[in-house]
This record gives sequence, structure tokens and C-alpha cells, in this order.
Amino acid sequence: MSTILSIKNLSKTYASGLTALKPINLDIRQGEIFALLGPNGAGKTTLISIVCGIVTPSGGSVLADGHDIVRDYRAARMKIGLVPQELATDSFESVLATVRFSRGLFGRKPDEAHIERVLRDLSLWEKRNDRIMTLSGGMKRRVMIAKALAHEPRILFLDEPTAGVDVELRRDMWALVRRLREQGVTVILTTHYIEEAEEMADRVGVIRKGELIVVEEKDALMRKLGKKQLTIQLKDALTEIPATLGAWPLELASAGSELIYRFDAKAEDTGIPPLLRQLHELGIAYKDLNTQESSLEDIFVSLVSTRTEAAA
Ligand SMILES: Nc1ncnc2c1ncn2[C@@H]1O[C@H](COP(=O)(O)OP(=O)(O)OP(=O)(O)O)[C@@H](O)[C@H]1O
Repeated sequence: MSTILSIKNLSKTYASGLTALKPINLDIRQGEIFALLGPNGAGKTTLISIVCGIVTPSGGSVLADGHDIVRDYRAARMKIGLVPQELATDSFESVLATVRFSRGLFGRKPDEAHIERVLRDLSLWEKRNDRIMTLSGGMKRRVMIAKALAHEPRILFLDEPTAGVDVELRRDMWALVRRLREQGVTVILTTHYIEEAEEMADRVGVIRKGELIVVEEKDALMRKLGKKQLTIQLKDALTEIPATLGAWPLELASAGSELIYRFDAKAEDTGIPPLLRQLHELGIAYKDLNTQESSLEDIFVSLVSTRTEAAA
């Protein structure tokens, strides 16, 4: 797969002296959905803002579809659509006029068929003559996306696209992002909802304190770092874990009625049969067993917290 966005040694130190990005290297592939995850203040918005020409980098370079974002700003910017975190709301303009205007800003020739397709895709066609200020928050968010797509960008940045939106709109957004990918648009999204990255992303990048600490295929990341959990529902609750089970990484839960065993999902030998045998020998009876895979959220939290400890 070819690279559509190439970020090399990109760094940013704000005038305040705060280093928001340590040198970052990242290649985004044509047509992928890439989720950029990180705690508050990690540098996600700074990274996006540099690529979109809103913030000046302190060092390094970015090529957007082959165009340098500084030297060849206009051509690079034409390739990129940005849906920012904040909604630009109180406009007296109609939806249609606003979206048409956005296209014009990039020097694109009018294309009513394209604008109609975008508005229909976002369920905004019926509202095209409404003034933006009269729309609901969810509809305004759709307008922001329509504006970002008006000039037919090849790379779309969505900064926290579903923050504060209802479940229905979130599902709609996910469907839209998938349709965009089918049309060949590359999507880079930041999100605090790890579930969203788990659902949508082909690859995941984790940024922490201005440093990209992980870039991986989502499935590989989940396989590699994923743990499984076996929950053993006991017939009779325990007050403590018997000392003879001390060698096992066990935890008591639900007031002693559940025994939790975490194991490496990729290991050949899970350790479950000997554990169950030992429970049997100790006369600890159980009524049910179930296993669960750790979510991307568990992995993310453990990645970010491990690094916190390492940095401390
Ligand atoms: N204009 C600015 N001047 C000085 N420091 C800034 C500026 N913009 C951001 N920062 C700082 O840079 C760091 C990274 O901020 P950034 O907004 O990129 O993080 P983020 O990962 O997008 O966070 P969030 O998830 O909260 O949006 C933060 O410490 C922030 O306070």
C-alpha cells in the first residue's frame, strides 16, 4: 500500500517553552483508517494542526500526497479535509451556501453534484436551506463534516468526531467513515472513546507526552498485548485465596464468589487445566466458567500507565 502522508522528525515547542511534540515519524497509508489515541494534552491536536497548516512546526517535514505542507502549502492543503473539535456554530448562512463556500475556499470549481452527494450522505439534504444556527448540535457536526469534504480531500482528519454526540449519530459517523474509505479517502481520527478505535481503525497509534509510543495494526496490537481473563464462579464464596494457590495470578471478585485468572492470550499453554485440577484437589467447587478477551481500552490503559511508571 502506498504512503499518502509522510511525517518525518516532526517536532513542536510552543513559545511558552512547552515541547508538545518530540520528533515524530509516521507514515499513513493510502485508504486506511488510522486512530490516534492519547491522554489529554498528549499532542494529538498539535500534530493535526501542524499537518493542516494551522500551527507552524519547530522542526521536521510533512508530505501530504507528495506535497510539502510548508513549501507547497496550497497543494498540500487541497488534499486535506479537517473536522476540528470545536463546532463553528452561529452562522446565519444556509447549509448549502456554507458547504459551497468551503469548496470555493480551496479554489475548486463549483460542482453541485458533489455537494449534493455529500449532503445526502450526511442526511443533510432536507436541511440544505436551513440556517446553521437553527440546527441541532448533531446536525451542526454533520455540517462540519460536509464542509471538510466539500473540496474532495484525499485525507480526512476527524478530531474527536463523536465527542458528546448521541449513540445514533456515532453509528452514523462510523458508517460514513467506512463509506469514505471505500471511496479511497484516508481517515485519521483522534478519539477518547477507545471503543471507537476498536470498532473502526485498521491501525492505531498511541501518543503520550508528545511521543509516539506505539504504531501497530489494531488486530496485531490486540493479539500481541491482549490478555484473556477466565472468571470462575464459585459454588461457595471464599474469604481469601488459599496460600497453596499463591503461585497463580488470581484475584477474588464479587465478594469472594468469583475467582479471576488472567493469562496471556497468545501463550500455547494457558495454564487453565492445571489450575482447575488444583482447585478440584483443594475441594473448591465451581458452577460456571467464562473467558473474556481484554479490550483495546485495557491495552491502552496498560500502555499509557506502564510508560508513566517508567518515566517516574
Ligand atoms: N498554543 C499553545 N501554546 C502553548 N501550549 C500549547 C498550545 N496548544 C497546546 N499546548 C500544549 O501542548 C500540549 C499538547 O496539547 P494538544 O492540544 O496537542 O493535546 P491533545 O492530545 O490534543 O489533548 P486533548 O485530548 O485534551 O485535546 C498540552 O500540554 C497543551 O497545553
